[in-house]
Amino acid sequence: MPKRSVHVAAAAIYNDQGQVLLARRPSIADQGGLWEFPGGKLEVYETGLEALKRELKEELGIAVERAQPLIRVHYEYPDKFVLLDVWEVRGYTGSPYGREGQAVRWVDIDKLFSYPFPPANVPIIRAVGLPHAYVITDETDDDEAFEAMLSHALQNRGGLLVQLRAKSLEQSHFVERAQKALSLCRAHGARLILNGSAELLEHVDADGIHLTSDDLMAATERPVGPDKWLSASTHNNEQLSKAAQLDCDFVTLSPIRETPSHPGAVTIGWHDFQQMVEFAAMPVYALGGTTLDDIDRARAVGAQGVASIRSFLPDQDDA
Ligand SMILES: Nc1nc2c([nH]c(=O)n2[C@@H]2O[C@H](COP(=O)(O)OP(=O)(O)OP(=O)(O)O)[C@@H](O)[C@H]2O)c(=O)[nH]1
Ligand SMILES: [Mg+2]
Repeated sequence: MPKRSVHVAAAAIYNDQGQVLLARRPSIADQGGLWEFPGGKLEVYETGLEALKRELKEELGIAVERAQPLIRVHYEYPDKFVLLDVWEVRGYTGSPYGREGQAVRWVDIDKLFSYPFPPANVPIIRAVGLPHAYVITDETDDDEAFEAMLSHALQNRGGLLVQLRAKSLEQSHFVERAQKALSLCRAHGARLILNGSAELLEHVDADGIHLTSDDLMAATERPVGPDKWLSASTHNNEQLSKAAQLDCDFVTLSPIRETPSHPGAVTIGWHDFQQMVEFAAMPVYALGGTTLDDIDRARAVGAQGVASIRSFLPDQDDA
């Protein structure tokens, strides 16, 4: 008998204390006793958002007012295929409680990995902990100009993800800059990853590293532990698969559009981006000709958000 396919709408419901709401599956249910993001299967006539609203009313007694797509995960269980269609919910009325007798609990986002979840949930937990705006620092040899640009970006927007990219610097200079960047990021509640090898983390306690697509393709195992992020640059499906094999926490996929630095380059465009992200099974940032103004549009086609170099520059804020 062919396996059945189920399409499930589920919610990451956030509060203002940096927590999300988890529910515990009843012990008699499929995957009983495990924690989950509240939600359930779509009825035949429903869209994902309609199902989300109905399920959260039934299971938690809340009325969703504001929801945005977070991530879609296709996963094959021994008995079925599931599509977990996960939404970020930040606005609702009512106070959530376990209407079906299930335990529910607000959990700090950085503690989520200590809860037992169904195996399909790994990319969801990653997506929940990642920002939607990601800036990649511009190449410059000038330390003062670098600090001014980073401070400007951090002040303009809270909760950023920052990638320090400075290929032209010697390692000792890079490490010095990374330490400065880390203290600025920490002071603004931003996260920092370093473009380079895992060894850099021995010198700077940043949140993780970013591999070029060449380094990604050459790697044979995940070079950092589970407590640090691994990200990589990707441009095609082969690199996306390799990133999944290497257990990357997230990736950038580029170029979406032409950029001033690469006029006439072959671009992916939003249509193909959506097709590629659908089966990526990890958070994917759209990059290349994108600015932070594209976040909603990128999220509508499945992205975690947007990565941008140009938006980082002070005079590009309105671009
Ligand atoms: N809601 C939810 N389901 C998940 C998660 N992760 C995951 O693998 N699933 C799987 O997706 C399916 C969801 O089905 P469900 O049993 O919650 O559906 P439902 O609320 O409509 O319940 P019912 O049809 O039994 O009444 C289950 O197979 C479940 O194991 C998750 O985080 N949240
Ligand atoms: Mg359910």
